[in-house]
Amino acid sequence: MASPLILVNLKAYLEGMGEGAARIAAAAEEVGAESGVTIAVAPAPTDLQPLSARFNLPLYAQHIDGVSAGAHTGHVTAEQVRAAGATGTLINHSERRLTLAGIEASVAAARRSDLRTVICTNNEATTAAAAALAPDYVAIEPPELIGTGVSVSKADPGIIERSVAAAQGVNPGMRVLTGAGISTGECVRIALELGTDGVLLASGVVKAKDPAAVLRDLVSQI
Ligand SMILES: O=C(CO)COP(=O)(O)O
Repeated sequence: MASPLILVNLKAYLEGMGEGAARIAAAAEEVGAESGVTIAVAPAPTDLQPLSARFNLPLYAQHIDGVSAGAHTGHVTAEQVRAAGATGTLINHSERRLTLAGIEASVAAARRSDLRTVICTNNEATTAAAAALAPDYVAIEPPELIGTGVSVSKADPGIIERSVAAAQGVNPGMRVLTGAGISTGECVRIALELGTDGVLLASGVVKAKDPAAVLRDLVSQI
């Protein structure tokens, strides 16, 4: 049984940039090592290489464009983030939405660079559609709960259960994450009991005075 995944998205928060990103990566590396739970961090693109050079933990890009290396000014390519130390990428986060064709192109680009893929979705229908593209994970995050501190595990457990069923109905064994307002070990326990393989979160860790303490609580009921 693979370890559940706790994926901390630093977004574009000032608290999650530069030394703030390093502080969170250090905490994730420490708590991951002591607990045996896989804790990954998705920093800003500019922080991938500095974190990869200093810490030993899985790093995810927050987005990649569905293009290969070449004349693509301003794009974020799979090759760039892989070279900077990423081993995976979010795709279609609610704050960086893509078209269906764009999602497919980004998944294909990620595969060409051996990046693990997490397609973010907002309901059962988009979760089923994402599962058809066979990413490594789909991540169900109701946009209305993102950043509110109201945990999807408690506020809407039904969407988690229905999304797990929708994903695995299309692609048996599809691994599912859930996110929005996740901040405690209880939220994680409920998410796992509802059939997910882990959680995707941001503000509960990025805005915490003590990120390591929050991460220890997150893994405490696994
Ligand atoms: O968007 C999210 C993770 O990618 C969820 O954000 P919050 O954890 O801040 O609700």
